[in-house]
Amino acid sequence: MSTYTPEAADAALPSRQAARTNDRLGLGLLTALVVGSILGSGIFGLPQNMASGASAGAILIGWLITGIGMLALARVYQMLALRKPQLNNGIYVYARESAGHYVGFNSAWGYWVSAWIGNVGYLVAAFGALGYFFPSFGDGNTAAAVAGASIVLWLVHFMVLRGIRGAAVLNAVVTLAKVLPLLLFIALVATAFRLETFNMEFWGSAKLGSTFDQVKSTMLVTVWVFIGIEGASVYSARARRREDVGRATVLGFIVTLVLLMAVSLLSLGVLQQPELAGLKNPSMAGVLEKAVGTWGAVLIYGGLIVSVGGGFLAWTLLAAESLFSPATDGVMPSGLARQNAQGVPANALWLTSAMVQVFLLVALFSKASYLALISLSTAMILLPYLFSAVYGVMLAVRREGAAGSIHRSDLAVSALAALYCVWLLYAAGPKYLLLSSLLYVPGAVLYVLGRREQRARPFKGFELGLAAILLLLAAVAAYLLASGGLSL
Ligand SMILES: NC(=[NH2+])NCCC[C@H](N)C(=O)O
Repeated sequence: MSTYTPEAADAALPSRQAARTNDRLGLGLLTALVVGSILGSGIFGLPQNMASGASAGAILIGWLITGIGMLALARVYQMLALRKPQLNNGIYVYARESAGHYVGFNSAWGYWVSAWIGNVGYLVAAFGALGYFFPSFGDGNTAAAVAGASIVLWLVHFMVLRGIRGAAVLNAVVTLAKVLPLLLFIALVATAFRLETFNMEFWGSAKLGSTFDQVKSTMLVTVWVFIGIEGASVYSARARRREDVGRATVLGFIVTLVLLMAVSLLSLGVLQQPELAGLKNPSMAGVLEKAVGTWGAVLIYGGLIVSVGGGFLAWTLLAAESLFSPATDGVMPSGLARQNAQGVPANALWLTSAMVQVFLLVALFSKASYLALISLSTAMILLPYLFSAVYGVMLAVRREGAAGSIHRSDLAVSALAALYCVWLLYAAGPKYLLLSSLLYVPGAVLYVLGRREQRARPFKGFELGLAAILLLLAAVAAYLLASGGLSL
């Protein structure tokens, strides 16, 4: 078992091999990659999701906070890509560098769980959209939908197993295909926009609660729609120029922010908040139907299915990759780093697909909705994001890799990003944090197995305390789930 070095990972990963033999990714393709992983299903449900607990005024504040916070996070990934060019697959490595193996493990684990739970959400969303044409699929979590989703899952699984290269190019094509209906939506809805509708009950009726609570209610949704912002950083080893990783991240952020804000805000001028809140998802369909008639809804359903199809493939690869680096670094069993003849991390892929299958069944039996799944996926990624920001703060404080005055802006940006992540943990609320602790704890088994292989003591010092706290939270969550005090 070798220890993790970027070179070893470079040599081992098929995508990276391809990156050295073929052309590496330039700015355009990298940006398409970021935009492609950010735009999945989220934007299609945005009008309803944002309006479900907030009025126009609160939604505007929500976007302001999100814009600043996500920009800070994007800048952290940009900065880390420049300051630490030798570290690839940041999500795992940045956390390990800031707080040791167990935290690094949990960051990778959390990212992995978030990736595949999100994929369960994608399948539910896609079949929910098909439900418009075939009623037996309902909201995407009926028996027929879960059966259909399972077939899609294993088709993609075996396709990837046979070696899917050029995922970035494919992603770029799909990205173009998904941006077009979005632009059309924006143009059409802009012409149907009425300022009186937008301004009506600008701060919301008493039923929605205080502005603060309204703003808070939008936070998890805005994070979900931005997940993928770290995409260029995960693929950093494939970039032609190191600076492009950061540029693509910030560029991708700007493009998607404009699209997301336009979709959510323009909708508020077509339907009033309570009407939006009552729409079925993907709510972009309901909005466009109101603006132009039935064909608008059909366009959006089609767009969603294309978008989610591309997203499902991209996130399957990301999920497998996020187990791979930690497995080569001895914090997960080395078996998870095993690659098949086509250079695909096959065991990691099997584990990922198996979990998607299990959770499709969980969604069926617990009637877990799309919204519950993406909330869980979002809650799981907050820790990995936080530790990337924390690592940024640490580098800036130690003045590593930066000279003189530069580190002060590094510090400001990373501190802002960290603050934003802490605020998100608060805004997520106890329910999803408890549920996510339940998903973090089982990871310890893989971690201990991985450390055993290395003959290393798994928990040292504060790691023991951390594991104990997680276990305690998970026990509380399990108890509440069993007693009905908590549900998906
Ligand atoms: N399968 C996933 N984990 N997807 C996460 C990315 C979510 C993406 N931002 C979206 O709006 O759809």
